[in-house]
Amino acid sequence: VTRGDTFSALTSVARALAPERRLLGLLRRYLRGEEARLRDLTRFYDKVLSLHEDSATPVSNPLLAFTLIKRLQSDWRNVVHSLEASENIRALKDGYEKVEQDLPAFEDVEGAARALMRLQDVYMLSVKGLARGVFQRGTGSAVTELYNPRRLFSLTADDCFQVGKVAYDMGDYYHAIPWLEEAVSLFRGSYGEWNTEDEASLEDALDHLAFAYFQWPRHGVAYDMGDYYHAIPWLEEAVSLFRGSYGEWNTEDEASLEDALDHLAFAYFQPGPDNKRMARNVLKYEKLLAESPNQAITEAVIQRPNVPHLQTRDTYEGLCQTLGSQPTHYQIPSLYCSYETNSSPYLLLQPIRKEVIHLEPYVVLYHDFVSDSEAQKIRGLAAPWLQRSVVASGEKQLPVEYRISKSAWLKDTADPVLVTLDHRIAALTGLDIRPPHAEYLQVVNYGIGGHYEPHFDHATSPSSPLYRMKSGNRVATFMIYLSSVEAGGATAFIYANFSVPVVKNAALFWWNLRRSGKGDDDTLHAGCPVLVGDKWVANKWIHEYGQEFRRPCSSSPED
Ligand SMILES: O=C(O)CCC(=O)C(=O)O
Ligand SMILES: [Fe+2]
Repeated sequence: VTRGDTFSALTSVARALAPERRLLGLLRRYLRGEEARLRDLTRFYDKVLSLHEDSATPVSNPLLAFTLIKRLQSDWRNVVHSLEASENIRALKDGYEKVEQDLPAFEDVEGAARALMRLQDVYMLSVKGLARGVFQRGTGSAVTELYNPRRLFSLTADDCFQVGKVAYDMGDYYHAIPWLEEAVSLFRGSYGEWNTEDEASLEDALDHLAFAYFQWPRHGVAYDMGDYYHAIPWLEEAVSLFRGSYGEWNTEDEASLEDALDHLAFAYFQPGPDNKRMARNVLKYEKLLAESPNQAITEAVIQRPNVPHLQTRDTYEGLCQTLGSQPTHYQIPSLYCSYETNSSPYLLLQPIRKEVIHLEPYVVLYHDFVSDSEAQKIRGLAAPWLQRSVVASGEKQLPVEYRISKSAWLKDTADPVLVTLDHRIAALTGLDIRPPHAEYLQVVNYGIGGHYEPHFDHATSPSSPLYRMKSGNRVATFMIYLSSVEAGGATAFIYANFSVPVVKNAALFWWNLRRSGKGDDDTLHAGCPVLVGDKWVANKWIHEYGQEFRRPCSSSPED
């Protein structure tokens, strides 16, 4: 694993447990050492104290007199100048330095924080809920539990601050605000306590929050209230109430959410000029005002920033939120289940349960296409070779935020199980998948909130690297689910408007091209973010050449 790329596959995340175990060992040794040292100091303290507490004159006894002199001349010096404490801390630091190169980098914190925000968006999770360790959608009475963790694991104020800070540093105040608000509320709850591991405090969180609020489109309100200390909690409450009924407007109301946020932002800036950071931010604030004096309200709605490459986002997210369950589809008779033999002698012996999921585009799910042990074997073969997944961008291949996973290509020669698998795919689809008519098997492991936003598997540009194989475009996709997940990670077909849940050991098949060879736009699909779990899939992409007699082409674009 290269540093900074831990978050993009769950196997890499799991590997980060090892250095933490080493750090735990180091800290335990340090604590043992310090406990022994303190025990010894306490013994010395108690011994001397008891001599002083003795009622008899301590110096009349020459033995006692001697030890008093000796203690003051040497014992105390030895105690005070003891090197034990620094030796203990030295050992801890040396040990840490040895582990350091194996630790995640800041890019990992960023990647993991972005993942939390992605889950928050796609599954409409409440940040408050996430901080408490529950995965629920919506607020108030309309709460849906998307996943029930067996053990509740909550976040600290500093955890929330760091998530908010990642967004803040990217200028993403939409996400920064709720996470910083959560940090503020948690820091408030434990005010006065300090944890060694924390990077931030209540003041830091308020400071960032104030600036983030200020960045939102705002009314140019001249605001004079005086008592900011008391104004803040009331304004915060108003903000939270306005948020709860956002979009509704009461005629009798004088103010709106924007007003409350605006006043709050200003109020936050007022406390003590003794806070240097705060003072610096006030300067920044004044400078911004000077640069755009008439920054009047343009758009007063708190909106998620638009992601240009994802116009279909609402449909996509809706399909992800169903977690792949399609209650209606069992009512359509043309969608059926059967045992597929495809008149292959191979499959006659071991037919595979086929579920037709959709007709146009034609998408089928083959249940129990692989066994548990085959799936495990394939994951194991790929694990050492996993690298950050890339996507074709012009002629290049690049890692991108919209595809978070690691993948590896497995040749048939890597293991006999892959040969068996190819035979099974060929028998089931009736297609020629011997190289170069199909690509090697691509094994994918998703990361924290790992996903693959809507895309086509086939090339949509003639310069695509996919054509390097000289065997045409990707005519079909055969995708095997090599694991289950606890929640999320469904495969969503955006225009066709359905999603398939992760069914362990099943394989999903669809045609990417129409018979004319033209790309089928209705195959636009995505891997939804994994909410909880370790998702693995394997792709076998089958190319046009070699299938001429197996899937005859047609000149009609409709076919
Ligand atoms: O993981 C999924 O559900 C979809 C993956 C996918 O579309 C791909 O790898 O091309
Ligand atoms: Fe795909």
